[in-house]
Amino acid sequence: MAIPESNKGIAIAIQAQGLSKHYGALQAVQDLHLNIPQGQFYGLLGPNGSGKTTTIHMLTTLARPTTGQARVAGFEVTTQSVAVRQAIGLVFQESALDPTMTVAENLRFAAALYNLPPPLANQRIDELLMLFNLQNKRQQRLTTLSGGMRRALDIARGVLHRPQILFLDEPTLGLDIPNRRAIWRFIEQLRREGMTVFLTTHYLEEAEACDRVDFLKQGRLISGGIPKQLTAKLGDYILELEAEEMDTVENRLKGRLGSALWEPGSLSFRVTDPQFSFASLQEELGNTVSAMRWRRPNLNDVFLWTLNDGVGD
Ligand SMILES: Nc1ncnc2c1ncn2[C@@H]1O[C@H](COP(=O)(O)OP(=O)(O)OP(=O)(O)O)[C@@H](O)[C@H]1O
Repeated sequence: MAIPESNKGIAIAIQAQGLSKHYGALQAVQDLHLNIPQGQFYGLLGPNGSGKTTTIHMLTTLARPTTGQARVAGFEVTTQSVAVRQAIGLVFQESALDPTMTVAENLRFAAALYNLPPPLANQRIDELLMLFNLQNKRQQRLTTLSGGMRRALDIARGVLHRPQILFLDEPTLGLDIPNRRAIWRFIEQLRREGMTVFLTTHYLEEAEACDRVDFLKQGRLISGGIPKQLTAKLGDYILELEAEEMDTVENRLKGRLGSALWEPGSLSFRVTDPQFSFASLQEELGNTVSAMRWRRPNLNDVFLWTLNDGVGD
């Protein structure tokens, strides 16, 4: 079924129906359906090789879908690719900047590619350098900037033409915590200005800020939801146990706590009873376990359990 033409001033920023990409026998993305409203901060999460970049490539016209359709900012990605490209900003893991140019030269070059008239380009460049705290670096070559500053400049380049939708593929990968925080402040600011943001990240604590997250497992979308609701739905606590005889421990607790999630060296259970007595359990298990910990669930747990058995909506 074709995606209906949407009007200008669309309420849906990104829409996909049955979107798939095959590389020979490999089904990198399979039958993807998306409906991302304008202004949403959306996170697509998944392990390495699950199809996140391939999805972004199809939505941004860089890869042709094998089957299915997608509309971005109201435009069809295969037949209206120029209009899609004008409406979006892209920040990929590989920098789009030229290391031999200065900060200002890089932005002026990008502005020329976007056909921005020079007075407007200069005004936007000034605003962005201020926003990204790079106003004192404008004459410096990229090689003299820190990794965080370069990534900030990559984002500035991606939003120079004020795109309706910004695609960020692992924007903080490889950055240290202060630089990651700085990048997040900029993304928050763009989001406050009403930009739709489509994000992939490995740092799941960062995805907690998303309005919605979904998960990809081997190219298939597993429906997620609002991060806070997902963690609440997972349970009150995550119980982690280490034991010599993990099978025995799982069999003993399965009736009360459900199946365990197996990770190298430990077993985890979801505890959905807020009154659960960990002290009694500790006493009961005695020295059949070598370690026992419990804590509140986070999005990382949701991710692991979702890939395991699905806890989304
Ligand atoms: N051009 C290509 N030709 C052949 N296979 C490809 C190509 N691009 C991606 N793939 C394969 O498609 C699958 C999905 O890759 P993709 O890069 O989309 O995953 P990802 O979730 O973005 O991974 P990562 O988190 O490691 O970046 C992988 O098995 C990958 O090897």
